[in-house]
Amino acid sequence: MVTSTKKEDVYASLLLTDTYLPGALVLAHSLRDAGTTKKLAILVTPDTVSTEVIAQLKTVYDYVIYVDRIRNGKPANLFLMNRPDLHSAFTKINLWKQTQFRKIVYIDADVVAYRAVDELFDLPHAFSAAPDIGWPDLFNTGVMALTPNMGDYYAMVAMAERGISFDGADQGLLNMHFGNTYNRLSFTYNVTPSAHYQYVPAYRHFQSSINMIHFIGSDKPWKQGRESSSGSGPFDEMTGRWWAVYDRHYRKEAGHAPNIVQYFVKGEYNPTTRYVVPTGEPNGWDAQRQSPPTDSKPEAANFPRTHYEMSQDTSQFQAPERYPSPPKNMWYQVPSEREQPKSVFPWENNQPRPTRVFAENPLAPVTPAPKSPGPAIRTAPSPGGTAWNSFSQSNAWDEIPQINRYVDSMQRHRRSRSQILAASPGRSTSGERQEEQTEERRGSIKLPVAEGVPAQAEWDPAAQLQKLAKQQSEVLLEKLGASGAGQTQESISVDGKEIPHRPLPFGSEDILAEAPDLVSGKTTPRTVESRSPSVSTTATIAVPAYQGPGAMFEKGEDYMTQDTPAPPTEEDRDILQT
Ligand SMILES: O=c1ccn([C@@H]2O[C@H](COP(=O)(O)OP(=O)(O)O[C@H]3O[C@H](CO)[C@@H](O)[C@H](O)[C@H]3O)[C@@H](O)[C@H]2O)c(=O)[nH]1
Ligand SMILES: [Mn+2]
Repeated sequence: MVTSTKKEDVYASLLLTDTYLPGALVLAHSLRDAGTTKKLAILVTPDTVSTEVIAQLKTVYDYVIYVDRIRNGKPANLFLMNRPDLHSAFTKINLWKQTQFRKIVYIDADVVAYRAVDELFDLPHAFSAAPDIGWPDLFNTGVMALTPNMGDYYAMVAMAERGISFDGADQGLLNMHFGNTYNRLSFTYNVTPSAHYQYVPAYRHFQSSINMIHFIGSDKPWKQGRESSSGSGPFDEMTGRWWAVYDRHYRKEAGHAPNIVQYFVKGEYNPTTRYVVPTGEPNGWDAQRQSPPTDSKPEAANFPRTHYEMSQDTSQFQAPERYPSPPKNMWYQVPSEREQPKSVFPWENNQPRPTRVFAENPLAPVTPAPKSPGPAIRTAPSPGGTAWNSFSQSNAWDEIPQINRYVDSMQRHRRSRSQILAASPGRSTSGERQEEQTEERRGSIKLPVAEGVPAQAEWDPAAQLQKLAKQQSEVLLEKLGASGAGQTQESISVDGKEIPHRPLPFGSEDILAEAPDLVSGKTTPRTVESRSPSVSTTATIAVPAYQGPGAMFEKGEDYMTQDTPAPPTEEDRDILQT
């Protein structure tokens, strides 16, 4: 058995923003006042229309239908007609989706009806519209009689998604979709008054047959205010008809005008009576002046919908009695082996052999550079030899003639000034030998012999440096260790510089850093007891950051010879401030 479901006919309008509320209300009242037998529906985009405005719509419209906004993602054409505000006019396409209705007579919110046009529901055509005054071969989309169907709907949604519309809005899209297949209605169904041009004789001739007036363009009656149409021309007459309906239902003096409607009508809103947010409370509540009433409902109680359109399960979420506690044994397992990242480029697998080699285990960070009188020339280390052997053991001036000449000239100058350096008693024989050698090279100059300096032949610089480094590190560690063990006020001297005793900064007592072994160059954590009198945890000696003048020294530039106390670091300041 087939049940015949008789579908309803309905007038429909559209509200995309609160600002068109007066228009939508006046349209509905104009149809009702004219005695329509049809129901009134309005499509509303709930994301851009407030709940208070929706509440107002519900006082006049039988159906408030929530629809998704269809925006034009390519709104460039809208700027051609100076109407960027129509970015969401494509939303009108949703009319074709309302297949619960047999026929829809759609009317823009900026239309006022002189009479109920119920005869439009009897048209046999699937789509009817009236000519547009700007280009009469096209139809205006402010008044349309249509039969909802998903075929047209999907075709037009596809166009909207691609931004296909010559004016960037619905009128351009609908005219492109229907072309000249539409049933052309009389202009009397969609008369568009203009303040700039009016065919006055035609207006007078057809005046009595006008069905609906449509205030196209951005100047709507409620945006202009009632003073703007006080003349006697056709435009003022037609605008006056809009105000007549408005005043019948919303005039201030009538006493029952809701503030919210007046709020969107220019010149109607009286600032001495504040706009009151309707809360469902009998006396209203002025949120700007009063705290909320104690028995007021939460805001969510006013939501137009409590679930999404596509939700299968429309029941409300119920929170469980209690949530389980989070696990307490959560930690990140550091991977034991460091994975080599996969190679990306071909040359990563096919690397050429290096042609330049550097010392494998440079001691530079901990060992002061050997203080030879001239700049040392570094060469690649010989395999199996100590690190010291990687340094050339000759002086640059022995090999560079320019330096040699310069030293000679200096010595000559000195000699001429003083010859008193002749013989000095008590110098060692080894010193004598050394000086002789020097004399051989430098000419006849006699220099005083330094005490306790071994002869060149007995001197193995590599072995001596190795020994010195070992001694230095042992002395340093011994001192640091000893002072930590309770000799609180003994200061340490490294390289002739005194390291004064200071308590470690608060909070740093537990820090364990890696100190490189001064001799082997290997990194070994060394713990030394903290010198802070109150705390006796272990701390580690950090490697000094300062490593000598470096490149600046070699370039002969100025460098700091004295330590300046460094300003506190970010970290220090964090600790100091807490
Ligand atoms: O901020 C807005 C803008 C538009 N609308 C709704 O969208 C309709 C169309 O906008 P409207 O300002 O009336 O456009 P018109 O000035 O009439 O411009 C013409 O061009 C539009 C875009 O193509 C068509 O929608 C109109 O039917 C056509 O008359 C309005 O009536 C309202 O229903 C709003 O609710 N809020
Ligand atoms: Mn319009």
